[in-house]
Amino acid sequence: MSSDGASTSGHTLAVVCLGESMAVLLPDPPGPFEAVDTFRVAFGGAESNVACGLAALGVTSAWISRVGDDGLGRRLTAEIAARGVDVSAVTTDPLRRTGLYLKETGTSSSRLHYYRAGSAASALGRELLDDPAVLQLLDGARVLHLSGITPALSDSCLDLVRALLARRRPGLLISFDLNWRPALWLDRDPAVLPALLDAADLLFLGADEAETAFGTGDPAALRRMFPSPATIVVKDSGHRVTALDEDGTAVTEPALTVEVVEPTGAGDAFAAGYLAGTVRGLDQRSRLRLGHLSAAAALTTHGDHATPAPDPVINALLAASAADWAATRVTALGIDSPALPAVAAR
Ligand SMILES: Nc1ncnc2c1ncn2[C@@H]1O[C@H](COP(=O)(O)OP(=O)(O)OP(=O)(O)O)[C@@H](O)[C@H]1O
Ligand SMILES: O=C(O)C(=O)C[C@H](O)[C@H](O)CO
Repeated sequence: MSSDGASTSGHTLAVVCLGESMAVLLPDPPGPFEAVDTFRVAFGGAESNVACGLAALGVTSAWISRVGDDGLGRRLTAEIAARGVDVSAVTTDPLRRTGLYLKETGTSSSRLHYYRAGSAASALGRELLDDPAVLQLLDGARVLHLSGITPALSDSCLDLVRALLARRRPGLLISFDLNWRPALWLDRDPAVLPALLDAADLLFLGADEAETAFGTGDPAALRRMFPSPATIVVKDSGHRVTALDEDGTAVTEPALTVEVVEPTGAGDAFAAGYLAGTVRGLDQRSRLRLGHLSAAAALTTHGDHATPAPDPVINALLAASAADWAATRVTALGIDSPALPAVAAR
């Protein structure tokens, strides 16, 4: 796949992602905290994960946020930049720390323990839109990607999200992933969320999280609940994803068969793949397939970040028949598919 950026779109950048990233401590080796002696340091954050996933797919991306004036903030910013993401509008708060979370890993699920209250990013607010570096990125981008994590962080973050949705301009697609995080809403009111989601152009919802947050995971019911976005994408984890357009068209694509190593970040990787397909002008089915392929790579690695399959493998699978797609199997070792001449290394 060719790289997408100024040369093909006329924009300076394809996708801008805005939200908090944190240092992550991962038990090494993986296991419950009762037994852990050593933690490995990594970084994570839904929106920067999407930016990194896009860069890995050759799509120009930027991440906007704030970190503390501390080693973890400098390190995570440098690591995100090293993945090819523009961090020119990431600022440092001299008074507040970079957020942190611990990830307790299991074989099929992981639990995140947040230490982020009062973090540098949680103090972001609408004054961010006075920063010329931020405006330059927002005005040059084709897509702005946000998530439901940011309005959960603080009133000022909620206000920032409202301001971003209000300053929309023609030609900018606003993408919003629900990213339902109940632990962040314990002392806040999630009733603010539906209006934010309905103000987006492209909405990503997990069926399970939508069921918890809004009482239904049914794609048609969610389409009725959120009538304004041009497209809503409803992910039913390992089963299928359905994209419903405003003209009533619905396209469903089954998930790949994946031997899951660690699930965190699969939703972000899916969004990155789908957005990459969107900026490349792929049809709906191919966008969904690129989302599934990107998610499968994240599911078969530890940590939130994964290397996507090589371009020829991705292209062959985007073009595969429904039967070959259904027979494709992804493990940590590679991709086995009748659409490929041999098992492709991951
Ligand atoms: N068991 C599975 N087998 C195959 N694919 C899966 C499986 N679980 C998830 N996926 C893929 O990952 C995508 C995202 O899954 P899901 O919505 O459950 O993630 P999420 O909970 O949003 O993740 P996170 O918020 O941690 O990034 C799915 O649409 C699918 O492509
Ligand atoms: O949960 C959050 O707030 C995060 O951003 C941490 C993880 O990186 C994220 O949940 C993965 O989607």
